[in-house]
Amino acid sequence: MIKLLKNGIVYTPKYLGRRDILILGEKIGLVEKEINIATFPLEIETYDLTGKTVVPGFIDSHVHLTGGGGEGGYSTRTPEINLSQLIEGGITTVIGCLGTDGITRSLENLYAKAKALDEEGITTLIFTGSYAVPPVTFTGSIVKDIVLIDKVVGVGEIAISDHRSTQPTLEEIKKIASNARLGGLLSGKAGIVNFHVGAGERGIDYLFEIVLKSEIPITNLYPTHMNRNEKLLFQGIEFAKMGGYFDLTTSTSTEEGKIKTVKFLKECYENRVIDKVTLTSDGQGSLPKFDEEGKFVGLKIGEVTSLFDIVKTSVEKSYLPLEEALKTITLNPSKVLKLKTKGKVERNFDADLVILDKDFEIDGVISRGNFLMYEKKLLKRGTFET
Ligand SMILES: CC(C)C[C@H](NC(=O)C[C@H](N)C(=O)O)C(=O)O
Ligand SMILES: [Zn+2]
Ligand SMILES: [Zn+2]
Repeated sequence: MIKLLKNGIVYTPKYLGRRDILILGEKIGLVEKEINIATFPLEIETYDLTGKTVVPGFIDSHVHLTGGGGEGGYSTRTPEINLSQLIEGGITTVIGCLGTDGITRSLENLYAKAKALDEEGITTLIFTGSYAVPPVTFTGSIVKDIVLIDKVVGVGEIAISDHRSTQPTLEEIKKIASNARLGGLLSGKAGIVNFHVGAGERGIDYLFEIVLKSEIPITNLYPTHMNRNEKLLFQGIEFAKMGGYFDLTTSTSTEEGKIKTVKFLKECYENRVIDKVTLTSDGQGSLPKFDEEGKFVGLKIGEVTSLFDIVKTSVEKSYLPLEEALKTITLNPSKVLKLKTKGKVERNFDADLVILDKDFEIDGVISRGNFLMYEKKLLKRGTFET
């Protein structure tokens, strides 16, 4: 099918202005000031997006697609995600992972859920492993998982500096990073290690050690939850100045948590590292609370809709311009994950687009050339969603 989106204000994420976009099948065919189809011999669906903004589809590279949690026992295992939640969040590419519970949650189930969402219309990849070291794998080898399993793009979320980690040694972390890198080289994939960074004193010390005392490039190391506290944020900015990417989690259990995250995003912009920062939602992951003795107090569930919400809030507060904030959920993650046809509104890129209305609310979602939401109406739901 050919679709023509007329008169939208386009951010590639760079501000481009009013443009017409021609969608050919699953790809963006043209982005031009004016596209005339009067003489086109084929049938074309035309949509007038006057007054609307068109941005790249959002990439969320850390979502517990099959649920997570469990830190408070069996009844605190969180539910798996539904397609409609991802569409409402404007997410057209999602990376699934396991977390604390790598026992009752399986990689096989994660893989099947990722395939299901693929069939239902969005683009999915997964991380092998979970919090624990040695990591759980499909094949017994991280390198084999990355080379032989189509959807495996890296390893994660490997926990460090956290009371729920397996207290891995630096040597163990180095081994994981080197295996991920080798797997990435042999498969042409990112081969990254997504590190879950807890509140522990050591922060990302291990990652600095690896960069300074091994041959492993910093771009294979991808720490998340770096907005957990100020110390981690400044380690992240340090890490970015050395060429690394780092990630802020957008799901928070409190309003002040949200205000802190948008302030930290502003900090990244002011420290001129925004091009090395991504946001991820930790959707369907648990947001557990522990008291000083480490006793479980309670947990909330991460929401994928927090991803764009943080971008929107930071722009509404004029902390950074839209084209800069948008990079963190489009262009930047596409670079971290080495997704060559994702993350931009540009000719020959995948036709993954989000349409925003005049209040910058998500109004439409197009994934691989198909509308999944139009004028705020969901056009698609998961197979068993009511
Ligand atoms: C960044 C904070 C707020 C949330 C973070 N979530 C996870 O790591 C995922 C969770 N443990 C799961 O496996 O579902 C945390 O627990 O520290
Ligand atoms: Zn985590
Ligand atoms: Zn997580």
